Amino acid sequence: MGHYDRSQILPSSLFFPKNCSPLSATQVSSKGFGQSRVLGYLFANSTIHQAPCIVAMQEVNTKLRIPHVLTVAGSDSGAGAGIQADLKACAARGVYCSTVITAVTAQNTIGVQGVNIVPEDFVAEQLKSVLSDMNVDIVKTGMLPSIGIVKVLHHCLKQFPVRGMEDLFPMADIVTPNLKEASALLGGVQLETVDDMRSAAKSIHDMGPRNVLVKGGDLASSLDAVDIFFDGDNFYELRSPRVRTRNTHGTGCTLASCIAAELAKGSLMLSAVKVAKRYVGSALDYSKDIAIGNGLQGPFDHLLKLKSNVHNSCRPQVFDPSDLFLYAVTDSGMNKKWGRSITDAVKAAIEGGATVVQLSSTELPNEEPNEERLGEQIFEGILREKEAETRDFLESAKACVEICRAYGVPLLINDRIDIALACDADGVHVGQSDTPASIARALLGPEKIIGVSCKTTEQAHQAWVDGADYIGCGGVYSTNTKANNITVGLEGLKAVCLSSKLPVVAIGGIGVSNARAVMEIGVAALKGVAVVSAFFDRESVLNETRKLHALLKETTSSVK
Ligand SMILES: Nc1ncnc2c1ncn2[C@@H]1O[C@H](COP(=O)(O)OP(=O)(O)OP(=O)(O)O)[C@@H](O)[C@H]1O
Ligand SMILES: Cc1ncc(CO)c(N)n1
Ligand SMILES: [Mg+2]
Repeated sequence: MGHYDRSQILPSSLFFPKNCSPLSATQVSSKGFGQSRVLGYLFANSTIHQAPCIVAMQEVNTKLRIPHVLTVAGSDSGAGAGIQADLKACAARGVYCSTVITAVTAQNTIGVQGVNIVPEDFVAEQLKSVLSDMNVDIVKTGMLPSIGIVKVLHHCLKQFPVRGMEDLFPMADIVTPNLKEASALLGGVQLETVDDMRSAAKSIHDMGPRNVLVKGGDLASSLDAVDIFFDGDNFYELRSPRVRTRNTHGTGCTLASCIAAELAKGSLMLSAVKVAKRYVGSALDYSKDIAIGNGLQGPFDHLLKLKSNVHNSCRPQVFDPSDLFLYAVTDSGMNKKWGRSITDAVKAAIEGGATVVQLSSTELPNEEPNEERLGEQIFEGILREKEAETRDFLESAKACVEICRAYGVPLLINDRIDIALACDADGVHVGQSDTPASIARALLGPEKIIGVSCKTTEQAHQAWVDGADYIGCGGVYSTNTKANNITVGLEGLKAVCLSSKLPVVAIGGIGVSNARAVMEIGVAALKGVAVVSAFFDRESVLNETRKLHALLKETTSSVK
């Protein structure tokens, strides 16, 4: 089986300006680019293929229009580069990506084991399918495996026959060669320093593209990742720290797709390039330690999910309503009063049987803790923790996440979506006056747990519509009731439970004396009780949690 040098299929990239006329291209011979040489391009969309009716639809639907990049590239079976990188980069950057496949490669982290070129007429057919129907903003090309395919592409886009790829240069918005490609374009000159890259950028600019980015990912002599951007007037030295990782396969495809995505959104060229470079740097950093394949160069994670320092970020995150069984809501005022740290409190509650923990660093400097009011605060978002320093809260939250994860118990953060994101908690609980659950869902993504405080059936319905996972209903009991606090009582709880499509946890003045009565309302949606002071305003959190856990076990088995 033949082996292919990956450097021979590294794409350089061009954009064509949106309104360029194909007839402005000058014909240049394709000298130097044989069949085996593969270059890539980024073209701006030519609207000449858009039928008038499609243009009209575009106008009608402007609000719903998503920027669209068409990539014309090769498939990488290892999915680190090529079509697969382009799709992921565009998805990560919020842009739609359609795909015309020019070649199928057998490729992994070791190298390229085989290339199967798609027949020219079938490349043409794919191009026609996409361009005749979809509203493409930018055409980006990667692996173009033969002059024949370049011709087909050019013909399809411009109905303009060409001899070789240099025809495209004068029409290009940007060319993004790496060091080897820049060297090949300039007849094999050595490129070893940043100064060499500047000269190369200038010489390539003379070949016609409006902008040139010479990429220095492979510049061995530099500690930074340096790219040279030249717009014909000014040079910009774009530097970022070089990420020490083996996972750099596909940086070129990704960078080009990200530039295309930003351009499709309407960015100016230099901003698009800067955003793209920063995106590639972050993606490399996030996935610097992932291990895919046994070869020398691995792929990276485009979606910035596989943070190297979060060991369990791949754990399944499915909300289990039975986690509401014994819901512990911490309170820092109470913990302070009893001289325990938040982490000790959380650990004790879990060891005693808590099945979920909600972190609420409420400070109660001048008042006695008041269970019912606390419940209201906790679920209504009138939160003392807002007074606590955000940094302190984040530190506590991180420490608690670690503990909860070790025990396999979900940790929710009260109200603070920013903290939940920063410490990678399992979710948040929001009150009626906090950030709406629908927005929390949009910010946190589909898998995080979201709970909402509800007193009424209408609120419970809205929580369901908004994409919440559970509701907290209360205060069930009044304790030292304050003027504005409405308690729902067992009747209110029952009404909410009967109407709710979401599982319910009851809160407010619940402890060993009344937990049985709460659970005995016997409505399927009620999954458990949430407790604050019956755990944390006691000397032994462990003992109190154990007691209530045992009692609930007994109660639920007799209810069933
Ligand atoms: N280790 C790294 N850390 C940070 N940035 C990097 C690193 N390696 C490459 N880059 C950046 O990634 C982008 C792509 O550059 P590179 O020279 O790797 O392109 P390429 O060789 O065409 O990519 P590929 O080999 O994936 O086809 C550039 O902006 C470069 O600075
Ligand atoms: C299919 C394909 N396109 C581009 C590259 C460049 O990284 C590659 N390795 N494979
Ligand atoms: Mg490279």
